[in-house]
Amino acid sequence: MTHRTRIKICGLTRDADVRAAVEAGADAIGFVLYPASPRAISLDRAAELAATLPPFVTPVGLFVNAGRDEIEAACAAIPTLLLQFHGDETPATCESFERPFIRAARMAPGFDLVDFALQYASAAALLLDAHVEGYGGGGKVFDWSLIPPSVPAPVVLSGGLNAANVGEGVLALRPWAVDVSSGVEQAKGIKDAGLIRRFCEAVREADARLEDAATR
Ligand SMILES: O=C(O)c1ccccc1NCC(=O)[C@H](O)[C@H](O)COP(=O)(O)O
Repeated sequence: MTHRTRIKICGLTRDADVRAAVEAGADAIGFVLYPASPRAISLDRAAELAATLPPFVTPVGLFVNAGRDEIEAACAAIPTLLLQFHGDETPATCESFERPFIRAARMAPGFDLVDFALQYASAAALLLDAHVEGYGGGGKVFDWSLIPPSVPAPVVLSGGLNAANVGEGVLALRPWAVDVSSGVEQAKGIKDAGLIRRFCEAVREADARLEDAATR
């Protein structure tokens, strides 16, 4: 079976960057709806950008301990929105919106990812990120050896990825998807089309190497 690592590009704020990510082959586009982030955009702006996405490219709304009304407003404004909870949201809170969600896990020594995955068993995927100040978007790689051999959930590898290291991550961990923000930026929220392209190419090259190895 051909393995195709899905790609999420996060923290987009500009139309041209959304176009560049879609053209480079991104499967999901993340909009930061966390006001404290330097990449934050309004819900209206996220809805505008989401409306430009072609079929089969998923808008992802990123929240950190947001109020219920805020999340419900986002779901109403962007019906196809995939929710990403990146704060301290409980399983019950994540499940209460009755739509698919990604749950972020902030990886650190001693963190029990298997137990976390069992707690958030209804998550569509677990996004494994570094444990950084400000909850996320830190551009920091966590120790991948902290990931147990078997995680009972689709894994999105995240945290400090870029075109230079993502291939190694795909080959070593074979994640369901990868996610990047800082590694494809000129500045926070300002993406670089060339970096996006090279990131996606690196993922495709790693997938091809996995496919080649599997068919030998
Ligand atoms: O992107 C942000 O500014 C952000 C702020 C607060 C919580 C989460 C945030 N981003 C979530 C993401 O999914 C990022 O892509 C992920 O943290 C990886 O970021 P990076 O290490 O910069 O690639």
